[in-house]
Amino acid sequence: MTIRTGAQYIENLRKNPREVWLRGERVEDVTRHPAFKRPIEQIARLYDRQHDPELTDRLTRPGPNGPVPISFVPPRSVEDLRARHEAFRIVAEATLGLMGRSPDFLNTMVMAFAEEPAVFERLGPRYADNVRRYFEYVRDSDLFLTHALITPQTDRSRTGAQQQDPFLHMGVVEETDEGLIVRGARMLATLAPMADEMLISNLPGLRPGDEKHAAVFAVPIETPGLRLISREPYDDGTRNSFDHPLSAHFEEADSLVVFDDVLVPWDRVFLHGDVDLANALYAETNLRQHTGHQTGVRGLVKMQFITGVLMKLAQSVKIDSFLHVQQKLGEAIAATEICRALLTAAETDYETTSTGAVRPRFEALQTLRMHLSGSYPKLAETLQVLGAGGLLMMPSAEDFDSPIGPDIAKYFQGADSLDATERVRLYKLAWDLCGDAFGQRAVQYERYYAGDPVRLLAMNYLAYDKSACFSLVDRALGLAGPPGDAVAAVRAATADGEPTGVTGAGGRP
Ligand SMILES: Cc1cc2nc3c(=O)[nH]c(=O)nc-3n(C[C@H](O)[C@H](O)[C@H](O)COP(=O)(O)OP(=O)(O)OC[C@H]3O[C@@H](n4cnc5c(N)ncnc54)[C@H](O)[C@@H]3O)c2cc1C
Repeated sequence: MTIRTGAQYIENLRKNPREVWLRGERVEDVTRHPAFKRPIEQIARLYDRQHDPELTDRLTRPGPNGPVPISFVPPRSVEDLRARHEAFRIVAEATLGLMGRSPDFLNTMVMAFAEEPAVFERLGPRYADNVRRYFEYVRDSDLFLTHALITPQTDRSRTGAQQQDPFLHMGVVEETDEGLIVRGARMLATLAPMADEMLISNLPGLRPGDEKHAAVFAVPIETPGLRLISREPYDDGTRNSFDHPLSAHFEEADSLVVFDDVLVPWDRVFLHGDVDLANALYAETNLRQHTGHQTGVRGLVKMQFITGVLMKLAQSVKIDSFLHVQQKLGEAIAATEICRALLTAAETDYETTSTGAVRPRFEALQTLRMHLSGSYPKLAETLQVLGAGGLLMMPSAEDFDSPIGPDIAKYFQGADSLDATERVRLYKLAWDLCGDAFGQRAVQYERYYAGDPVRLLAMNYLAYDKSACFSLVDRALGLAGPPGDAVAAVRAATADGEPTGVTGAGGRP
């Protein structure tokens, strides 16, 4: 098997029925269900793009049995990093940056795992072998992975082991000859109903006592006992693409994942029972760099998109003639350009690993993650502010061809006789992006996709190499000298009648 087509991806979903629940009902076939059909088609298009003669050289590289997606290929030079950036950009632009968990995202994660076998070997050579074989399997089968890191929000003041039921948060109940038996839930796996495989790992933060919860493994979505409880869809398949241009195409179903005593075969286990190693994985494989590269490029595309909508909306009714609106648009452009600059910095200041592989610079990518979590929600709010009442006061697609059509054409025009259809189309797009439930999820996604921004920023403080900042402060502190000497120096200078350089409180020397 080599790169798949969209039809092959859909056929694989159809052939492998999974346990998906939506609104209290079991979904028989996700490929035919109206809530999942359109997003599946979007993912299928991404697979088809790999076969597009215009794009194939940019999206794929030769593999052992034929071309493989470039996201699986470990970078060895800055040129490789730029080529990966270009491939991530092509994928992200196809979904306007709105499908955060496109297949290339987790491809980078398994590639990062496979690049650092020594980390998994600490538990035993078979775990490193499992990682390598799994990586080759998903790469050569071009599979689509989802992942679930987060535990349900039952009681955040307690660890997984301290919850009332020790297997409410997913954990290993038993080790058997065949593998691990896993029970409990993980809170969130985006696009899980339409993925091929579920990758489980931990966010750093496990504590001693959490050994049963320290587990990294992968299973097919259709594994018996694996249950997906999908959230209420924003588009149930009935929305038209004039009134809801984004949600009618890019809905990303999120699911709670329940493991009902799921058997994870030993060859699919990459780590278990070791809290320290599970906590170390994020930093000690190159996963945080490689995933951050993909999410950063995708984030840049989404920022460009919302900035474009902001500017077009402002122009459509000429509010861009006002100074404060220009200032807001200038801020949006600056926030977007910061993303681009951070990506350039991450790629240009790349780091070389002990194995000779390269990875984008972590500090720049981490800054980008934190920047996106604050700046995207701010731009969505700016869109609400600039769109104001107009965002709500738009007619429906049906109104245009109805007896009130002439009213619509007249009263919904924009500046310079902008046609009502064009203006309404633009405002509908803006509302989907910043107001509708779909848009609110898109905001929540940027705020949280990389983890809790509060703890990310705190970790940034704790882990930062502070030496350059501190050496400047130390030089400044050294200027002061011992207090007695400083006072004596001023007294001596004053007694000599020389200027002291002090001009009073707050004065400048
Ligand atoms: C749209 C969307 C899609 C997502 N997709 C995925 C996915 O595909 N796979 C996946 O694994 N995850 C996914 N996530 C989950 C994401 O990783 C988490 O939302 C994120 O890590 C925050 O965790 P939480 O939601 O459990 O919030 P919590 O950790 O419960 O935090 C809630 C609030 O409490 C505070 N808080 C809680 N605990 C602490 C603490 N110990 N110290 C300080 N403050 C604390 C936080 O600051 C925050 O304000 C997705 C999230 C969203 C919103």
